[in-house]
Amino acid sequence: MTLRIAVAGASGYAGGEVLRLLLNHPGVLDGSIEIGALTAGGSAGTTLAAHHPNLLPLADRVLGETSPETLAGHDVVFLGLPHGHSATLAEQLPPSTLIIDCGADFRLNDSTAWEKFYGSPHAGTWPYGMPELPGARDKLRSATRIAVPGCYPTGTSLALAPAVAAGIIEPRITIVAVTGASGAGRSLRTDLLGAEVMGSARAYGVGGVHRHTPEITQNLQALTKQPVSVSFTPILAPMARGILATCVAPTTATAAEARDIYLAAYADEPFVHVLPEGQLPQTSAVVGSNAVHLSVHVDASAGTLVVVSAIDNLTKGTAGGAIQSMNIALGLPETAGLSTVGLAP
Ligand SMILES: NC(=O)C1=CN([C@@H]2O[C@H](COP(=O)(O)OP(=O)(O)OC[C@H]3O[C@@H](n4cnc5c(N)ncnc54)[C@H](OP(=O)(O)O)[C@@H]3O)[C@@H](O)[C@H]2O)C=CC1
Ligand SMILES: CC(=O)N[C@@H](CCC(=O)OP(=O)(O)O)C(=O)O
Repeated sequence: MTLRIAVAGASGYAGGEVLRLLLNHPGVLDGSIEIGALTAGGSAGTTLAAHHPNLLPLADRVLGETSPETLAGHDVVFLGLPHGHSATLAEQLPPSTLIIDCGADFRLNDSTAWEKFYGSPHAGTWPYGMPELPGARDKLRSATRIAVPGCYPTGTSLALAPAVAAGIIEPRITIVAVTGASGAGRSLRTDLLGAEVMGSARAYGVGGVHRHTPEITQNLQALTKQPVSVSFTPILAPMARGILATCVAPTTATAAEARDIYLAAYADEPFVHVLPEGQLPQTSAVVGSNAVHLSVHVDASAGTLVVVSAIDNLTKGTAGGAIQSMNIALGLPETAGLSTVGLAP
């Protein structure tokens, strides 16, 4: 049987990255997976090449309107749309269709947190596409609806989960994370003009207001009975892709104890890699790959655990996590179509 996959939001960064990865997926290469409808908003009617000239095998595909009609008849539908579109589309597609939403609509459990940070009614909660979190794989195995995590929550939750679960930190956590501009999508915004981004770095969403704060907190709170607090500061840096996060929390553990906990927690994870001592994560090492690079440190004079993580926001932080979750839901090898080899320098 051939599985048909549609991608809504194919002209965007998330949709384009889903397609880039699918083009190297063994199912697409052997013909058991077919790339079906590609849709967009205002770009409907244009070719994919106009938006993603890198995706040569699909260059001549014409983008359709994003509607239940164009997305019907597919076994898997990826949604790479702005927040707020997923619920209406999902309601009009069969319950058996595997819908994988790169947007935020179904990530949070708590309606109050959703309304506070997104300012709209809460659509609900779907199984969360971060397989490395305890219990997540079981929920993904039978899922037909999957909420793909945000990019910052991916790099930071995986950097902190082992420490929170093992109880080696006081979960009063400070995160400062640098991102590339593709994290903001490709819609026209004056603050994302080349002249504004190049040669400068700036913080934004400071003071507990960034909408990924409740998502990171939710992921970590599920691992401990102690109340978790997260102070999260994002920084926009002059690069296209990548997130480098520095995560800090009080600890009395030694560096060796902390490192052993991380090595054990991720020993069997294909994508999460604790770097050898003395090596530090850098975004260029993970760009284009589904890898998460971590380094684990204890600052003995400050009494803090410091974990540094690097991911590609579009790969592990969106489309790679989405394909990894799809593989699990479809019973395919989890790593199919996903690489741990980054594009450096
Ligand atoms: N960029 C990232 O690193 C990450 C993104 N995400 C999430 O993925 C989703 C897509 O983000 P991203 O790809 O960056 O955004 P982009 O702005 O790059 O792409 C948005 C896509 O949605 C389409 N679209 C916009 N408005 C509508 C509409 N009203 N109806 C139908 N289609 C529409 C656009 O089509 P058109 O060209 O026609 O406007 C485009 O294909 C978002 O929910 C985002 O939060 C999640 C994690 C990380
Ligand atoms: C640079 C930049 O603006 N980055 C985005 C990250 C968005 C993201 O990861 O996705 P979701 O919107 O799906 O949560 C931001 O900070 O909002």
